[in-house]
Amino acid sequence: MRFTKMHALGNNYVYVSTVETQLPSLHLAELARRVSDVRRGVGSDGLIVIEPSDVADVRMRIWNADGSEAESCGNGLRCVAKYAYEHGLVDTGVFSIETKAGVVEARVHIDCHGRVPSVTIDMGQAQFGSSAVPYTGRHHGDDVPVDIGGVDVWGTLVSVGNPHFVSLVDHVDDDDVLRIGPRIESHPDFPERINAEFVAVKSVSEIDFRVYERGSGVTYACGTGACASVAALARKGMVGNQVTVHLLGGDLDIELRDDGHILMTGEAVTICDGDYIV
Ligand SMILES: N[C@@H](CCC[C@H](N)C(=O)O)C(=O)O
Repeated sequence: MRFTKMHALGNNYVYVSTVETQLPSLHLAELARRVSDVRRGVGSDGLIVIEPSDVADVRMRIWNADGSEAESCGNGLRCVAKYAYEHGLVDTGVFSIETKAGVVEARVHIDCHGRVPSVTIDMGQAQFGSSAVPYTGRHHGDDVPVDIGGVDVWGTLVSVGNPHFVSLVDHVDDDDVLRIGPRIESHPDFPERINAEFVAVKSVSEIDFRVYERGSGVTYACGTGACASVAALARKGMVGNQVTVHLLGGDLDIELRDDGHILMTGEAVTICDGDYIV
């Protein structure tokens, strides 16, 4: 199976385009687990398949490293857009990508060599609160507590296609992410698990961000998580409508348009191409 490994701010996936290669006759969840394995596979945060779409210019499907399929992936969308443009799957710089959560619009930024170093994705509008994400707890509203070892950890529930629990902290702490992140991700109140974000506001236009991703654990960056966090903080009046998000792997620029659409701009990088022997 021909693949391309790409990353965006260090959030790396194995990308397979069914336009250019055949998928093995293996369950794709199993394939995702195998290619993601850092010792016996390629090593990645998951698997992304690029396919033709009936409703958009291309279609993206994403599996986390543990084989669970997610609805969307912000960093993945930027890499899919770069791949689609550079491989001639589309012939224009603005095009649509179908995800499990709906269709988004991509705008590639093209350098003087015809390559795409960065991409803007219109991620659509965020939805907030206990009815926006799979949640079986007894609280209502945007913010809910989850009981972690007898202590209530509060977070804002946000959907940007996939589910997020955004916790406000004084400063981001990688040990806390590792200690609390997995317990939020797999908390019984979230029957489909959840992505756990920890965010600290530095100013109205800058936040620090860490994530424990559903199905992949600590990653260097989460595009949907960054969008969800800025949307949640803007709703509370804590940030404005142009925010730089500092992630472990680098920065993302998030703009909130007046109509509520979230525009995410950041890098997309090709690492290598290869053949995976199934
Ligand atoms: N890294 C991604 C999100 C990938 C999916 C997520 N782990 C989920 O299960 O919802 C991003 O950049 O958005």
